[in-house]
Amino acid sequence: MFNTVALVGATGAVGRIMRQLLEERPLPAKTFRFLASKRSAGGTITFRGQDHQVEELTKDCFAGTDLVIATTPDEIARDYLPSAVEAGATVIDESGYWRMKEGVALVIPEVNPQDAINAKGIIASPNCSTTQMVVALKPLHDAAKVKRVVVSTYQAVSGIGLSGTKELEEGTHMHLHGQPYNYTAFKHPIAFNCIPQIGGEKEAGYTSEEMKMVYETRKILGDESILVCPTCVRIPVANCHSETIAVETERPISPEEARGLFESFPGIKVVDDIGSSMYPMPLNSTGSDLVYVGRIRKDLSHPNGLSFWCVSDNLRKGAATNAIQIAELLAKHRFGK
Ligand SMILES: NC(=O)C1=CN([C@@H]2O[C@H](COP(=O)(O)OP(=O)(O)OC[C@H]3O[C@@H](n4cnc5c(N)ncnc54)[C@H](OP(=O)(O)O)[C@@H]3O)[C@@H](O)[C@H]2O)C=CC1
Ligand SMILES: N[C@@H](CC(=O)OP(=O)(O)O)C(=O)O
Repeated sequence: MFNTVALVGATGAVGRIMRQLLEERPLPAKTFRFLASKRSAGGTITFRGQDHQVEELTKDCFAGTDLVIATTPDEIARDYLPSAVEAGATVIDESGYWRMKEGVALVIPEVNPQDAINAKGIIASPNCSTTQMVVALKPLHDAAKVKRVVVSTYQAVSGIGLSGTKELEEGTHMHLHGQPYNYTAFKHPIAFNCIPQIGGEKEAGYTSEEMKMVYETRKILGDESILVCPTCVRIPVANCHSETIAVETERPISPEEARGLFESFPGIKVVDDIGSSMYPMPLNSTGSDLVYVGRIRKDLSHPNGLSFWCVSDNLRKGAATNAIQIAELLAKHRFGK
């Protein structure tokens, strides 16, 4: 078993869920440590029935720790995680900073587990919008090679952490009372609105979130030829990202074949009966670790095209669950459990 596992960013939106997951599906470890910023240091976290003091993250705090699971802003991951590697720890990082760096594995356990097993140092967990899409694309890619993807996202406010959830709640209240509110978490008021910008301007008119969907998809699937055209939109939903995905494959995949491929892939659940108004939605996907797929149909505009709808909990499979699954994969490989 692991000797000491450190959870860095333990007090954040994703960190809280990681703690919950580590209680629900115990990772074999003798000791756990919980770290965050100076602001939270000294506070108490109760975990597996015991009180733990939150420690301040510093560059020399990693001695004796063999696994670090980190979920902090990018610049904190950039500045502190190399010290963890130098101290001999394997690092699983949820931030965006290390994902596309040369030599860093970018892993979804259902899709490319071997990359985690072969990795040295930092193993990155992908962007939430990318993760759910790539889980759904993988069985199609294996069966008929994905050539091109057009994806539009409908992303929940929890994607930016606790501040997003708070601003949706307060903004909704103020809007319903006919009052203006100071919005800071998003570039525009989010209540009763849709904002077609997630992240900063990146290249060719695309945002950073959109370009993550382009580059991370290729890296995880190990195929630089896949073309991705994303539009990422923030919507006033508390939790779970939704996506419309139109895929062009090398040979046609019928909706029936696609349904079978999705159903036999680990981590995917098909909910697809338009006649009975059955399809995945954020309200019934929240709290789940699965990627839900529905509205599976032929793309009427292309002979090799397939279109579907995909929903997943961005805080769980999009972040916390994926990282914990990587830790479990390493534990199984190293200790057989
Ligand atoms: N929310 C989502 O859907 C997804 C998030 N991610 C990524 O996960 C990471 C965490 O996101 P999220 O949980 O939403 O963010 P939150 O803002 O909710 O939490 C951030 C965490 O990082 C800690 N932190 C911040 N600054 C420092 C610092 N200077 N030193 C040490 N710790 C620090 C915070 O500690 P403190 O409480 O003390 O401030 C807190 O524990 C980000 O990189 C995000 O991009 C990835 C995929 C999806
Ligand atoms: N950007 C995503 C969540 C996120 O944190 O992504 P990343 O880990 O790539 O920064 C969202 O706002 O919904």
